[in-house]
Amino acid sequence: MASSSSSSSSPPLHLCNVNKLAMIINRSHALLHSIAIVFLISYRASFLFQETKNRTIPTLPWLLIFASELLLSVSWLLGQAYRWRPVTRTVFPERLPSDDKLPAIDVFICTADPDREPTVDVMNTVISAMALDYPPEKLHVYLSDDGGSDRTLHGTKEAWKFAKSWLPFCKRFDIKTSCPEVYFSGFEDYDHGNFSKSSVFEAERQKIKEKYEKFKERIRKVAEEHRKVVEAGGATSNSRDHPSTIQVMQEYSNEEFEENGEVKMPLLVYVAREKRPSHHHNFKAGNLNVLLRVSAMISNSPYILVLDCDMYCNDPTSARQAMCCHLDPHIASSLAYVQFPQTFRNLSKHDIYDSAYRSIFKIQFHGVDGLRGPGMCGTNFYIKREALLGSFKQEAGLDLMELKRSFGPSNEFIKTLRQDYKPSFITDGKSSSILLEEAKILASCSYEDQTTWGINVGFLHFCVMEDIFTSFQLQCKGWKSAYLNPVRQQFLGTCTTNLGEVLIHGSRAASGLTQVAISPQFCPLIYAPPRMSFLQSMTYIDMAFWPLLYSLSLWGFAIIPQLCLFNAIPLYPEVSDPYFSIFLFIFISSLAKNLYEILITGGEIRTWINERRIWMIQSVTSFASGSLDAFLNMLGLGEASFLPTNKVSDDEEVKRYQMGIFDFQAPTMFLVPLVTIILVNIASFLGGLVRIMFMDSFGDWRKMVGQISLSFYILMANYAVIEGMAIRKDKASIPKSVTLLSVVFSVLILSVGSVILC
Ligand SMILES: O=c1ccn([C@@H]2O[C@H](COP(=O)(O)OP(=O)(O)O[C@H]3O[C@H](CO)[C@@H](O)[C@H](O)[C@H]3O)[C@@H](O)[C@H]2O)c(=O)[nH]1
Ligand SMILES: [Mn+2]
Repeated sequence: MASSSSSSSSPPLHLCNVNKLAMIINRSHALLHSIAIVFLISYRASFLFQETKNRTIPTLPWLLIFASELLLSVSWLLGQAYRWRPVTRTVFPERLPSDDKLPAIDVFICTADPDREPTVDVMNTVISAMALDYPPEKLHVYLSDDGGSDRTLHGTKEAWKFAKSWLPFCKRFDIKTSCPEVYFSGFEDYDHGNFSKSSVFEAERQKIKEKYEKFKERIRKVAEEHRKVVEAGGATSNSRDHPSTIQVMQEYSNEEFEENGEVKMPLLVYVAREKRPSHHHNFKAGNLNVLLRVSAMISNSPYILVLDCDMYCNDPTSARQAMCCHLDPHIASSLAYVQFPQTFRNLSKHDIYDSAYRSIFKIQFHGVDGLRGPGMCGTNFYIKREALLGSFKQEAGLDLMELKRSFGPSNEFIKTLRQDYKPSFITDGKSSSILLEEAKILASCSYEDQTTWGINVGFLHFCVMEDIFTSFQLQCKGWKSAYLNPVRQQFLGTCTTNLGEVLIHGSRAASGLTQVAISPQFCPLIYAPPRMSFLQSMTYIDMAFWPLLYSLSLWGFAIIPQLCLFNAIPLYPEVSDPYFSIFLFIFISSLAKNLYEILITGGEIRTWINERRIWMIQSVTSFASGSLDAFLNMLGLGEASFLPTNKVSDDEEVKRYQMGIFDFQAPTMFLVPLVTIILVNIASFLGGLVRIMFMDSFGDWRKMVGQISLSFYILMANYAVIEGMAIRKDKASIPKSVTLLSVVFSVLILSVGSVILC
């Protein structure tokens, strides 16, 4: 049962337990459900074998609904790979070797825009990373500022100064909540038992709290000055056109560092890569690749923790936990990264937008961890530098020209790839200025020209979902990964709290994934099976195709049966027909399995209702538009974009999210299809009812029960949309203009659709 059994000499650093009960339940359910699907397929297909003249129902709608059912079934089938062998890992950090034997870690934090990503929050992430429970001389924190903003540089210096008081305070009083903002916000319990009542502690706490307030004040002042300059039309730093800047914060500490030998601080480095309008910067992947090169000059640690700027460390122990996997001799050699889940500090208990990605982190990742490990999710992972860059032994006599073609012209950088390379930056004052100069060259925008950075080396920028695509490639090369999901949340970020952002975000993901799905080169259908196990290939096929599968099938379910209901064409068997129970079984079985998974992972019935609803909404809006976008990009008619999500929230908006009220202040291009679908369903549902009650034109109402119920279910599940359209009058309800436009579209669909289909 345990994959890393204890060797005779030492107890294991980590255990991997298969969740047997879940495995049995999942497999039995999958068997039952697939039998029902086979019946469904035979029912649909048999119609097509009837002679055309005997068919009472037009063929086109039948084919379309059959296609929708097939697509959704395929998606269900692919999803079973995640449920085949779920595992949970346990780690034993107390069994790690002593501190002097631990490997060094570089922390990479990316930020891109101080307007959308407030400096105080970014600095909280930086400070919490510096406070990780790890030997400080082996911890190096890099903040990469893609915006090249003076505000961020100033904030970094302030963060460094504040950290000099904060780190010793955390250490002395054993403070687990090492992110100052959260610690002082008072929501957190004081988790340092013995000290909580001592007066020394109280005095220290007060002192440090004042320092924190001053720190925030100084950052706010700079932001204020910046705003004034902008308002006066003055020039500020240009986020798209600036030279590279690298500043090592240790320089600012020397006096104090020497005077107080005890306060050892991790290195903090500010990096802003060069950006020019003439060069594509490849978004976050480009940003991370610059950090890979710059950090190689300075610390070149064998392990790297990647963090989004809003993901602070909520517990200082994650580094040691990750090392339990990376140093476990049973898995270490092929282990590329250890992924922690994304968790969020501002989640509402209603979470109407499923901002928690519950199913991914509570079900799917445990499932793929039982295969060969989860994909990366952009943040919260400890990755081995070697997995991204490779490494070689000196005697291997590799061709230098060959290496330069991959890694670019820097000899200094290529030296760092050697297994016996020893970084000299920190120990040797003389070499450090030369290395810093080299680092600036490595951060220039043209450094990657004519190299394979982003294509074969580092974080890959084939699509904006750099995380999934990079891990896909790593796993194709044979690397494995591990998933750690401890009880205490290790990292906490800010989730999106309004429908508009959620849809833009979903659309970006859908576009990136579909780009992989339809790429002739990397389509997982062809690319994955020869390179990985069957089940793991299934998970990658699912990941790339879900936007297409969901959007096509849900558009089908949302309008085809309705158009037919409107025109009195039955698409489902009569209630008395045994095949009716097959349809009913599939419907109930999938909903019930979903509910079961939610309940056993700590969710509630409300979670289930919310998740079903946002899934439907996203499928017909953002997933559809994102997939379409990918096709347009392929035809050269569009361009990928990665605008950082907004992490500044407006109070009213947060209140609505916390209360579980939909905020429909979203782009019209998303709202119109959604409202149109709802209107089509209302029209056909009412039309269908009226016909049944007043006209006997159906002959037999029992033939229409399936369609009427489907429309009823869609309307009930999406009552929030109806409410937003017809009942609510507040600022965040659906604008009248959207409703009007949607009326036009729904009339068009009903009339044109009826002509074509029936
Ligand atoms: O040109 C860019 C754009 C973004 N970022 C940074 O990338 C991170 C993620 O951006 P965000 O806007 O928060 O995107 P999300 O959609 O929340 O990101 C999710 O999806 C991304 C794409 O798959 C992953 O990279 C992220 O880790 C994952 O949290 C942030 O720290 C940004 O500052 C850059 O460094 N450069
Ligand atoms: Mn984010």
